[in-house]
Amino acid sequence: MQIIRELQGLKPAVAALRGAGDTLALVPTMGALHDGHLALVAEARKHAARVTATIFVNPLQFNDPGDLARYPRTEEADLARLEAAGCDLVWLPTPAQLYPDGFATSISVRGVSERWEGEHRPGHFDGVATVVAKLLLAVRPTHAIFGEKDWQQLAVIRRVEADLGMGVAILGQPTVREADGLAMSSRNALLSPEHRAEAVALPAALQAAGKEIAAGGAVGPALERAKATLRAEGFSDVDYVALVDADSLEPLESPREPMRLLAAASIGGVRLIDNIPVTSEQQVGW
Ligand SMILES: Nc1ncnc2c1ncn2[C@@H]1O[C@H](COP(=O)(O)OP(=O)(O)OP(=O)(O)O)[C@@H](O)[C@H]1O
Ligand SMILES: CC(C)(CO)[C@@H](O)C(=O)[O-]
Ligand code: BAL
Repeated sequence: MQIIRELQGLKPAVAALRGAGDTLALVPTMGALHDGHLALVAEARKHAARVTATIFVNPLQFNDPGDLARYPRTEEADLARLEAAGCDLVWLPTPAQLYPDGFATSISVRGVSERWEGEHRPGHFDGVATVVAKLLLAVRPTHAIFGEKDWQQLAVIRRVEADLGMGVAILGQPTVREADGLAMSSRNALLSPEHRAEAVALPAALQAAGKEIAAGGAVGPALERAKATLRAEGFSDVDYVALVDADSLEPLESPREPMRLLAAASIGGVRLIDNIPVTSEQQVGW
């Protein structure tokens, strides 16, 4: 596996990898890799002859400086895991390479980015859209893979690609979960053992609300019950629990497919997000 740290090394390395027009998939990450990230690499390998990953903790998408400062960083272990997963090349840009002095461009996506994470993390999706466009334009992959755990992020990235036409197939990968149902996330490493045990209430509350709605229960009360359960189980701030149109991310007052239940809540000072699909003949699960 090639490790590229300098921008000028990237283009020749990618050109050599692609040889005579091979397909190339990009897996963008912020490091602190877990099995969810490795599932993205495995999926990438199914679609493309070559796989590149990036590790970059993007300062532009952090609205909270404390969140950026304590974001987990495990570079050595990350590189070993990417190599074992069959990644061909990893690029680790620095903020100065991606955002040199005078950098003044921001990609802002209307509509799909405005609610939920967009409302609770102002500027977050501008930072995501801008860095993803930069990574795609630098690597020029044929495919790029993102996790469904960040459902709204995936919708925002699909919009950017559709609007800017970068010629990249954007693929989504289902959420990989721990045995008890908690969605794998780099931020889980910041949870104390007690809060880690309590965090299972998040997927459990989504699952209970999904079952209720699928069985014909009223949406509003099901969402309120999920929020109350989260508070009772130790979550402090419950930013939202919402039933949304899976594509537009607009809230739904009554079920209409395709739909998704989204939630964001904090426990022990760690903010977690999760989401699940809801279908009418639901057996909600994973
Ligand atoms: N459990 C998971 N299953 C599938 N994909 C995931 C999972 N967790 C993260 N991803 C995807 O991996 C890519 C990189 O995500 P990132 O590096 O931010 O990790 P993360 O675990 O989401 O960290 P955090 O949520 O704490 O920022 C994103 O496309 C993200 O959606
Ligand atoms: C897509 C991404 C790598 C952009 O920084 C990040 O938001 C993430 O890891 O989900
Ligand atoms: N995994 C989404 C990136 C973020 O939380 O900033």
